[in-house]
Amino acid sequence: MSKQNEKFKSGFVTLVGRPNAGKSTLINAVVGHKVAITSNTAQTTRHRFRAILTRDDMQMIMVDTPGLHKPHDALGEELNTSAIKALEDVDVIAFLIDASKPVGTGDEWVAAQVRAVRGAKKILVISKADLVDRGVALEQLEAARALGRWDDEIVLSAETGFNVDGFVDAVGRWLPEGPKWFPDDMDTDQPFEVIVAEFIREKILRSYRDEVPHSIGVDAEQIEYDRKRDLYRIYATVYVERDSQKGIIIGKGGSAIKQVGVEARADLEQLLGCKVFLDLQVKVKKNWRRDLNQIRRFGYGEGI
Ligand SMILES: Nc1nc2c(ncn2[C@@H]2O[C@H](COP(=O)(O)OP(=O)(O)OP(=O)(O)O)[C@@H](O)[C@H]2O)c(=O)[nH]1
Repeated sequence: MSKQNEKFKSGFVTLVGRPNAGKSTLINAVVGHKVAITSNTAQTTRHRFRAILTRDDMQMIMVDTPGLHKPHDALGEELNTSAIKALEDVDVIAFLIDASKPVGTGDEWVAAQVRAVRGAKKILVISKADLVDRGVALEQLEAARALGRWDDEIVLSAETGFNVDGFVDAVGRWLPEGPKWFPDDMDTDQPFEVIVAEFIREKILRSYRDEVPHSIGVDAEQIEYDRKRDLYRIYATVYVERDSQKGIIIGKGGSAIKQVGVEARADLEQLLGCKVFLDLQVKVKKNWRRDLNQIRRFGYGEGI
């Protein structure tokens, strides 16, 4: 083994924080392009998700978690269990706090979970620095420091790219020496169908307001590649809980779902680098959120 190989570092970093703290956006900024979905709706991230950054000197595997919060229903509980589990056996925990929101009980609750983890190095990250003055960001840092013992701290903006490299360097400082687990060109370990379904779900979260987004599940049940035409055919179903929601998702004369399809297709074509045919169906599955088996069937929570 060469000297360089001996010094190669690798390991896992888990990003935690309240819903909307900016975890998925930071992962996308680190990887350099979109691998995780983001939106203004809290709890956008439902899967434990891995994204990989490989440099000459290290490979960091980022584990995105659903935002931690006090659970209200079975889905909420499942998301929390999944997020807390992601804290075990990682090398580094990055705890994100939104610079633009006062440190509150939600952050304290997450901090308590982080404090309970032994072994991992802990980095305090003040996110969304572009939204506030420098002074406010530093005050926020000061307030967040009190929430635990931190091995490192950083103020950044995933949106503008400010200090994103600094974040990667900070993680690199705390990763142990280790092998390259994944090939250089691999940047996510999510199954293809999950990424496709997530891209569609993102468009729905962004297109509709109120209660509907929380009640949807997307299943990309059939994905075929037509080699001759260099075209993907994707058949996906959007599940809602109630008939009324089905009407909203579909829209007048199918106009709303059509718009979702157009936007999702554009994103998927960019992801896949070729033309995409997208077939979207909307079906009602009553109370799927309350039924744990159903949640697992949609691939949420543990066991991914
Ligand atoms: N201005 C600004 N907005 C940001 C930044 N990072 C994230 N956001 C926005 O904040 C919102 C939430 O970001 P996400 O990355 O989805 O947050 P998350 O922590 O993954 O959220 P959950 O999946 O709900 O846990 C989105 O609207 C982002 O565009 C940032 O650095 N600056």
